[in-house]
Amino acid sequence: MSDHYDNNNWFSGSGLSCDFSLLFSSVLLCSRKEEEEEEQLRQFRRKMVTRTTVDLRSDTVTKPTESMRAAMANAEVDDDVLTYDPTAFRLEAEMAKITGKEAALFVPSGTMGNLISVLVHCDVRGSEIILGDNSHIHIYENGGISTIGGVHPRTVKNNPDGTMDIDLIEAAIRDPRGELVYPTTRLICLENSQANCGGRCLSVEYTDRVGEIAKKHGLKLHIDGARIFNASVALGVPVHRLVEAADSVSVCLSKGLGAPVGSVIVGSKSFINKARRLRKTLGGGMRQVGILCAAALVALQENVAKLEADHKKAKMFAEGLNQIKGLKVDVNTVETNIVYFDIVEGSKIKAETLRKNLEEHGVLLMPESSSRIRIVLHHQISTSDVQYTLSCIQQALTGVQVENGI
Ligand SMILES: Cc1ncc(COP(=O)(O)O)c(C=O)c1O
Ligand SMILES: C[C@@H](O)[C@H](N)C(=O)O
Repeated sequence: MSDHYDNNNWFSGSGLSCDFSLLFSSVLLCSRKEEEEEEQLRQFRRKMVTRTTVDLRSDTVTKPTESMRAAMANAEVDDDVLTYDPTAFRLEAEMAKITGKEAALFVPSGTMGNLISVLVHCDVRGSEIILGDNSHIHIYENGGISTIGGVHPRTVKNNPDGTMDIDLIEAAIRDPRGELVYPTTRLICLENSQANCGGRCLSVEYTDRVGEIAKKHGLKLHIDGARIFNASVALGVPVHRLVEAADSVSVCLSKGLGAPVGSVIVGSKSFINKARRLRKTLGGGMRQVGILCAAALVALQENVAKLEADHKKAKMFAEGLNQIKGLKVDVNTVETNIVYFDIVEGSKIKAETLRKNLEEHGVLLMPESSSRIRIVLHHQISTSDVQYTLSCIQQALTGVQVENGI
């Protein structure tokens, strides 16, 4: 310890100087303030943990169940790049069987599943795909098919029911005689259920019809089947029949099925072989991936049966919203687990205000615009959560302060 005090040292031989005692008491004060802040933070966290959050932002928000965590902990694994992870193998075999396709491949996300599928079908420069103007591939995947794959999108308007008019699809196919100036159409993409149209289901008849158009013109058909299990349950049509006309399908396990991570793409053996190589190119080849696939297998076993209840909760939500003055939702369009509702003209509240108000009451949802809100039901939302949320929305609208004095 130094034997004198100066401005740079803390102690002097004669003991604490008066400056130091000042310093010491301010340090004490700071540390007490920090302690108080830490205690407040601890209390806030305790409150947040005890107050269950009703998370309606998406069906991507579910937490892995105890059975999933146990399966992950005990998963049999191996290096899925050098050899084959046995649990990934089991999942892929199961998904190929469910979808009626020759082979399957586990991928980290639905976005990568769609990207790989498009790039396998469109492996020649100057390729073009026909897809919905309100499709996930076109809106929410960073234009990856173009920025990474050099593939040109040709959009056709999505109808409110999620379909694209068959004649408009056919009209969008490039005439090969114009190949000097036209891109070459190689693929048609559908999305079932169609998320941005409110989780609407494409019928098997419609899908087969589009498949016939694709075949007639020598094209392939890809289905973004992020929620294909929801569509299958809502329509009462087995998944394999719903996707029969497709050459490839990307199926999300991390949405309504509740797996923590991952999607699976399915198709012919030769398609999946090419997809496996592209997955590696994109950095999606993972090592002991069985840890993730084990949870996905549990999701398939446990959660497909819960989808119908999700759809019923969505319907219940929509019917309840319709009882609230100032809100509008077409209950007949609620076919699966997604509900869009509108704040009607003249209501003094904006979607963002409602979102903030609900967040303060432990309810999370995502505004689509200043007057339109989306909620997505999943197996970790109970019917009492639905009722609680409806009462919070009711209270927010009736007790609403007039915004900006208008
Ligand atoms: C219809 C649809 N397709 C694809 C995706 C992409 O899935 P991921 O978020 O796993 O990339 C999503 C949502 O995320 C989706 O809603
Ligand atoms: C927003 C979108 O990417 C996501 N698939 C969802 O539905 O929440």
